[in-house]
Amino acid sequence: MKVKLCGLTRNVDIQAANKILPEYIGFVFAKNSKRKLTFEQAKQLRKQLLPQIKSVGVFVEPRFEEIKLLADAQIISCVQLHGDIDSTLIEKIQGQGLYVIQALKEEYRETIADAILLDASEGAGIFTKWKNIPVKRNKPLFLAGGLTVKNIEHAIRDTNPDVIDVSSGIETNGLKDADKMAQITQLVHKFN
Ligand SMILES: O=C(O)c1ccccc1N[C@@H]1O[C@H](COP(=O)(O)O)[C@@H](O)[C@H]1O
Repeated sequence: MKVKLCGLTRNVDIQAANKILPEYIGFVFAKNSKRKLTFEQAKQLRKQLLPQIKSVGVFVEPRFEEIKLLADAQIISCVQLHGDIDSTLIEKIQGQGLYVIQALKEEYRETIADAILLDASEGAGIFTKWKNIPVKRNKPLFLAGGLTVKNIEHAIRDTNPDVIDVSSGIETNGLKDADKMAQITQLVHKFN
């Protein structure tokens, strides 16, 4: 099972990720997020990140041009889309060779994205117990929302996702905590 450590904002967070080796990290570009990065901040952070760790840009109802700029500068290779998203936008982003993860808030459904993310939290640390998730799925499932070291094992057994995605649960006083990042990554990798 894979891990996405989301909402990294500082050099020390990147240094921690380089030691812990999650498969994905997330850079948030959503307007009202306390974790929002500028283009320049994200560029500096990506430069320090090991090449094998994929960086996901997190957006709420973005403009295509914003994503293209970040992709052309090789700051992101995956795009996580929240909100009301048109299929045309997904196809256009995929046309740039980017991997698209579509966030769903209410219930599981098939979409044209490359992966589905179940997340009702949007970085607020809110846990949801999901129902009616098909056992057989034709694309990877990311699971997020209020996941912590205490509830992750239970959530994995309930939902059987392909990727665990966590942000608030690896923070202490609003900042990323390297010990929590390591603990959760080890826990998730135990399921491999
Ligand atoms: O992290 C944010 O601020 C954010 C803002 C807008 C949309 C999504 C956001 N984060 C995503 O939320 C989940 C994690 O939530 P939690 O904090 O662990 O409950 C993850 O998918 C982030 O990418």
